[in-house]
Amino acid sequence: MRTPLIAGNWKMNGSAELLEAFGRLFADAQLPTPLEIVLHPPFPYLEAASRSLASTPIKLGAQTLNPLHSGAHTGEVSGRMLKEFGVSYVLIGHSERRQLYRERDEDVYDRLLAALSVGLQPILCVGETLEERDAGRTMEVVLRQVSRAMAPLEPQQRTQLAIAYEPVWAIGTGRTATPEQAQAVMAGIRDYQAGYNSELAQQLRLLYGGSMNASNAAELLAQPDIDGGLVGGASLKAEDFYAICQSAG
Ligand SMILES: O=C[C@H](O)COP(=O)(O)O
Repeated sequence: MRTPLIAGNWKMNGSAELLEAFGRLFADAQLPTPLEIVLHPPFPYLEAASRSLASTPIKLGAQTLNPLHSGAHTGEVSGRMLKEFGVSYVLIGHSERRQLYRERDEDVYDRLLAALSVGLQPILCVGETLEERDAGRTMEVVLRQVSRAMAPLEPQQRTQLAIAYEPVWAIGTGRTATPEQAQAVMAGIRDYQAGYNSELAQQLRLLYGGSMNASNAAELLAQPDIDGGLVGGASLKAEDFYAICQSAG
């Protein structure tokens, strides 16, 4: 039995006021069990989030990290610092990091190792562009991203992470993958993992991301290989995110 995981990624959005709204709404939440919920606000909000969300079941997540522990890297934040501020999860290899900030597969792997080395739980993000899907290359691209990031990991390390499948064409576009499209890719990722170790493959949590909202979450989450969601736009309204969490029961 895999515990569902719903993660909200605020990207470069949000406010202290929104954090307080989450704190109020989720403090009295009647949520399905088992369920893990994580919120990934921008770095400056993490400390305020740890206060605002203290009475809620929501855990703290970061959106990226630098692979080094410390040093002369102006503007960067290390995993060790995140851990010190009570962060549990970190997104690695989000398509916006890959596309806008030129993170390559090897950078993704370095970040994955850095997160694991300080006890952060990584959510590895993978997904194909529309061009790649139209060319019939979806599984090739997704499995390349998964294998380059994970192949060098020890079996024990593989149990520490979740994978978010986010078709790039569905992110922020309002165009969601159909449950069948998402399920097909998730099943492919799980089969690929089973090639290493079938028991670990069954434990691996796979999240869907890409225009998930309160209306489509239940159908996506009902798919056998979809264990949760990575939610962008719909995590910017506490009520919408709450409704998605309710769908994970
Ligand atoms: O990290 C979240 C994903 O990029 C999905 O974003 P979205 O729900 O706004 O499409």
